[in-house]
Amino acid sequence: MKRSKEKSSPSPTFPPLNPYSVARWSGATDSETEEEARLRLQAMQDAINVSRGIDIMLQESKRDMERRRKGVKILLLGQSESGKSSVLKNFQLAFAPRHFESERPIWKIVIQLNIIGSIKTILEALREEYEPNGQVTTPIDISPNSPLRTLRRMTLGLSPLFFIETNLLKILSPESTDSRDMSVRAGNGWKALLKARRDPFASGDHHSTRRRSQALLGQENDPSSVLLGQRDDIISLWQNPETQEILHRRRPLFRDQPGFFMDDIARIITPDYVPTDRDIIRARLRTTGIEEYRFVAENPGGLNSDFYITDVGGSRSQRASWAPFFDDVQAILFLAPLAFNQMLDEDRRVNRLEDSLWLWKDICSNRLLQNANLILFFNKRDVLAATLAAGVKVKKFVPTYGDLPNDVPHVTKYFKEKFRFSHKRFSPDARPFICHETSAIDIKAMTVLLTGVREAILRQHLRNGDML
Ligand SMILES: Nc1nc2c(ncn2[C@@H]2O[C@H](COP(=O)(O)OP(=O)(O)OP(=O)(O)O)[C@@H](O)[C@H]2O)c(=O)[nH]1
Ligand SMILES: [Mg+2]
Repeated sequence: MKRSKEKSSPSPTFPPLNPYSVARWSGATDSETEEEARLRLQAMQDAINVSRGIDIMLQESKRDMERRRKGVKILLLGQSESGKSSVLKNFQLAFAPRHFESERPIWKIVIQLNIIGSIKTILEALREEYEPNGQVTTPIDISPNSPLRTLRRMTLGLSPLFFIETNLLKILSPESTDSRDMSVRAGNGWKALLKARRDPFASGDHHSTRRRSQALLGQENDPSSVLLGQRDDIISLWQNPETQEILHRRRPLFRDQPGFFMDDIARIITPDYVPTDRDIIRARLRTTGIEEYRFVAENPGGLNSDFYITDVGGSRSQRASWAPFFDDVQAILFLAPLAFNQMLDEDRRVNRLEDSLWLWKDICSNRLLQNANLILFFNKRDVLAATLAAGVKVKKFVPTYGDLPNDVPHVTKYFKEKFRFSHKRFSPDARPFICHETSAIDIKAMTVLLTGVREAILRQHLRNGDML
């Protein structure tokens, strides 16, 4: 039967019931005094305001969810120290410069902690040299001009620094006891501490950056003045040829450690030091947990849709928490440094490159990610170049490399083929193999690359109709 478009008979209409205008709904009683009525109406008005507030919040969160649904989701994956957070910083520098700027004072503190960590490593190496096998020499047995006496004097002078380090870690990174292994838990950590404060020094000049880091910490926990007080000693300790020789022998990889700033201490330990962009990218802070950053589109709609980048902790114990983020993601940026001569921190028996390849296989074969774009970054190209230039032979660590030339193009090509093979063999459906050789500390090159990568992901997203 065909349905009539017109209503067959008008239904009876009633005036809308306003509960507050009717005595029995409003809670008014016959015996109500004027004051009681005023209070009752006030309570009603408060309830209406709360309800409106909730409505607005719900609408906003619905709008946010809709924007998020239409936005591009990018996940940064890779083992610990592969450079995920460094790539994120490059994204922020390129696409959220104001946010990047607002975090400059925080990075100053991280850089100072990185320096304190390096000083500890130097003092440990010297102690091993001058007091081998943990023997402790009593002061009376130490001759006046001996290096051990100098070491004792310096350790004493620097001890307030280690006290501040302990305090700082309690505030910023309660789960770490050593700045060489400090991490911040994503989401509720120290950045929130700073952001929660209203910033009285927002002008962005150098003095304000200094005052802001002091405002965050309080004078007693700010390492700046102790570092300044010990500046000459720290510089002469570092520049001493004997220190260099001992470190070369006892800590051969010291210079290659992330967060290495010792060559820059004369520049950094100054009253008005403000970290440069490059310092910030080079600062080391381990990620624990998972954090999503939203990059708001300048021109919502077109190609400029919002995008969301999720940064994760890469150590083995962190990897189980990645999976819940897989089903909603358009692109994975997978970081794989060609660190053929290094071992994982969390398991010194496992070669880093081998671990990256296993992880890559897992990601390629994961069915939840079968529609995601996989983009591989062979990161730390500069480190690879320096390692090869120092004469380290790939063959020694990867026997199958054989007698191929020990240079960057051949080494990269060799490992690229391994990653390409796994990608083809383990992807559930065929998809293009995309890879780039990167150095996350090369900001200019990264900006160009990330702009292109972002655009390619957005275009793909548009083609797939995900934004509709
Ligand atoms: N020389 C050099 N250093 C890099 C490069 N990429 C990252 N780094 C440094 O390596 C260290 C580790 O980088 P992160 O970005 O913190 O590593 P991550 O993958 O986030 O590590 P987790 O948070 O532990 O998972 C930092 O000190 C970076 O500055 C690079 O291409 N070259
Ligand atoms: Mg990280």
